[in-house]
Amino acid sequence: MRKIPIIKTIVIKIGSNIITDQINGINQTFISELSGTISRVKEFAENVVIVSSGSVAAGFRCLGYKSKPEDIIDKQACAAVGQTRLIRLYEKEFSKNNINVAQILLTKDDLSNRRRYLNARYTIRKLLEHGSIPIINENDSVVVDELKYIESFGDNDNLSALVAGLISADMLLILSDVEGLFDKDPTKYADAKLVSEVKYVNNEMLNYAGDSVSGIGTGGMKSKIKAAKKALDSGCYVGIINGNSTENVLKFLRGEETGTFFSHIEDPKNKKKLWLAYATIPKGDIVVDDGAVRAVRINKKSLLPSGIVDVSGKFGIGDVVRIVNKNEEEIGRGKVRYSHFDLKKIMGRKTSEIYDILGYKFSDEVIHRDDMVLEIT
Ligand SMILES: Nc1ncnc2c1ncn2[C@@H]1O[C@H](COP(=O)(O)OP(=O)(O)O)[C@@H](O)[C@H]1O
Ligand SMILES: N[C@@H](CCC(=O)OP(=O)(O)O)C(=O)O
Repeated sequence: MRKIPIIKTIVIKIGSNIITDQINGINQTFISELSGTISRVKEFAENVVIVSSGSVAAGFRCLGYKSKPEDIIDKQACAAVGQTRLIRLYEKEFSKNNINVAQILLTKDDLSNRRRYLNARYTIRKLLEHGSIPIINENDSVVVDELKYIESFGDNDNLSALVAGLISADMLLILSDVEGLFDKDPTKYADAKLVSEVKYVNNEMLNYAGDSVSGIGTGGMKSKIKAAKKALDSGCYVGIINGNSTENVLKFLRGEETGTFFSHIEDPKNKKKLWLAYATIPKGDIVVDDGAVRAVRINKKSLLPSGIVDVSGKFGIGDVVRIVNKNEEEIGRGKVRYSHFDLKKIMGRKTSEIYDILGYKFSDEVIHRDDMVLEIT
């Protein structure tokens, strides 16, 4: 038996593979069983939030596609059709157990704006106070993917980790179509073994975790591990279990051996820094020299204009930008105190020169230490 901590708030992520079937698009039996299980999860956790995938997988057949389409615009049309069907079934099946459901559709842009991020938190909390279960998905139909700064969550594993951080959940339980994390991709290696417990997420794990192969799911195991790391950083435990039997949720929460348990949480980072690291969409890049990399990384200093060698993108005061080294590797990000326009004039110069060049000086720092986060995964 495992020792599962006491939980107040749990986020349960449902993957496309388990919520859809080959015939009807949506697996109604699964949602019905999930409804029964969720009513019993309330014995373990006061608050339950669901992050549900499946809008694209549930919608593509309705629009006449033979398989999940590749192009973003096709997927968006499928999501618009699939999401309504999905939520209709959630409502129907959950009402049988007297559970109110509430739909929340989010974009990365919503969470990238600090005020909207906080507003999303308040709305979810209010719903929980009323005993409702928020069912969250990405607002797929309106998301724009840009070439450089990706504006979508990428996959719902990532979204579920952000939601866990947003509402300070204690447990993120990811329901997929595999038993948990294997030491090799189980679709390729027959001798792959289930990993029962993970203490520390490391890069080696990303090597043995593969992508999704089903043609239905999106992130695969790689994105689940990255999501686990983000949730653990937010002080939230993580489990990955096979959700084909929803009974596994209860087994996991009772401490029975099922799936993979990520058992070691980090001291939660400052909440604002977590938001900076994981939820924001940077508006541009500040390229810095090796001395500035050392100053911010090792000496824990703020970023000053003298170490900046280039600036790209268009941003204003208070926008979030990436700090990159000369090889364009991101070393951190933060809220900038000068616009791209003014920064181009003062880059490479001493702080004592700022006033003479710009005719004003907001501060010596381009990004203050308090508004900066490093080691982004
Ligand atoms: N090391 C691994 N352990 C477990 N599953 C893996 C691993 N590497 C790749 N996978 C694949 O990841 C899939 C689950 O991810 P995905 O298809 O995105 O499902 P979901 O819809 O549940 O998010 C599994 O079905 C499996 O094929
Ligand atoms: N927002 C998308 C989710 C895509 C996604 O991440 O799927 P999955 O890997 O099955 O969790 C949808 O509802 O289809």
